Amino acid sequence: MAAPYELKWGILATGGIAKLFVKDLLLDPSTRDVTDVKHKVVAIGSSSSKASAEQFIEFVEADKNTTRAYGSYAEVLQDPDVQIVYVASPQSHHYDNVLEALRAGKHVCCEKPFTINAKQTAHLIRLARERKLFLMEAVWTRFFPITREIVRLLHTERVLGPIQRVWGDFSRLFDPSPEHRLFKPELGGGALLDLGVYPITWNFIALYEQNGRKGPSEVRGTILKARGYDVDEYTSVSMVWDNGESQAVGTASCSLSVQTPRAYCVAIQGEKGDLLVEWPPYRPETYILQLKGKEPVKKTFPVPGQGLFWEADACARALRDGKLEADEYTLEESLAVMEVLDRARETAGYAFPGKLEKVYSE
Ligand SMILES: NC(=O)C1=CN([C@@H]2O[C@H](COP(=O)(O)OP(=O)(O)OC[C@H]3O[C@@H](n4cnc5c(N)ncnc54)[C@H](OP(=O)(O)O)[C@@H]3O)[C@@H](O)[C@H]2O)C=CC1
Ligand SMILES: O=C1OC[C@@H](O)[C@H](O)[C@H]1O
Repeated sequence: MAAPYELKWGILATGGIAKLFVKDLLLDPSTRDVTDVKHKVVAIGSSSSKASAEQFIEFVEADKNTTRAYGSYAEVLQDPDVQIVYVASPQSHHYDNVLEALRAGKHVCCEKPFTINAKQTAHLIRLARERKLFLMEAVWTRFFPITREIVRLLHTERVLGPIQRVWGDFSRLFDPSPEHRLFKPELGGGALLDLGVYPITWNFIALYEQNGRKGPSEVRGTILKARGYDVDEYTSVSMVWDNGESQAVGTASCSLSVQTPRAYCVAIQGEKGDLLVEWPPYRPETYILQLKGKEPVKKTFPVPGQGLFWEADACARALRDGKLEADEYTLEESLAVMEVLDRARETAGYAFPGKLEKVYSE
């Protein structure tokens, strides 16, 4: 058997998701039945201080002898050992951080949402293609075995027949705090870009393929700011998916002020029945297939860890195979998702502080 392909990672930021991601990178891949790729974390960068990167290494229990701690992102980008960079800063910083990484010649896996707006994403895609570097938006849900199975059922087996309607919600009650990034407009906070990305992702999983790999033809957003913070708090996005050959409607909602009912958080409805996904929409384990006239079938796919390793494995396989994007989630689809987020904000009359929306000339 061939030796597994090893991918060497540099990490930008030392916050919550970076900790979970690196812990997953450090797991032995055989615990998830993976033997063809493996990961090595070689550098951690903190924009705050070297001490913060050192504490991170301690916290995730990485090897102190082989993992370098840096007090800036630039040093990670200059480290010749780093092949790919994981960007885990707040979304307000993704555009700048990814641009710098690509300009330094590094492949990039960037946390969701890719950027603040679609023009920024389009710029990153152009640059990555120009420099022949791998680029991916880290929408981890896309890479779960359960998601691959749902994609197969919907689009290869076409168990639901033509899909007519999709509904998804991700709502979670957060205590409002001026200190939390979700309540800070200057960090791209609010429900839509943080939580809404997931029900929109489920709409894309169900409808993008059927719509000829194009985003929705109409998008409308409604937004309510309720607790005095200048970020979207209750948000709904309605989509029409009409390409002249197939028609469907989709809804994606999210909130920082109520919880999604726990029974299910995604419903995909077709002519032959429904497929429901149980909570949570970002880390799914169970679906229920209810075909018309048949008993419901419930299937669970336990996640052996946090589940962030599957997107990392996809990066490793793509690079091993000389690909510059992941088959499971292409850059064109990421861009189409960003266009939905833009359109939802535009139609709802909701904007971020002007400087977040910047787009550099090439
Ligand atoms: N896939 C998933 O399930 C999840 C994805 N996310 C996404 O990951 C990103 C980070 O989220 P999360 O880890 O929860 O955020 P945290 O607030 O926990 O951490 C963000 C980190 O970014 C760095 N940073 C750089 N500039 C700033 C700044 N101006 N203000 C605050 N932090 C800054 C800091 O690290 P340092 O000081 O070391 O540079 C900080 O620790 C977001 O884009 C979010 O949408 C978040 C949670 C889950
Ligand atoms: O991406 C995410 O998924 C899980 C949520 O709790 C978190 O706020 C969000 O950033």
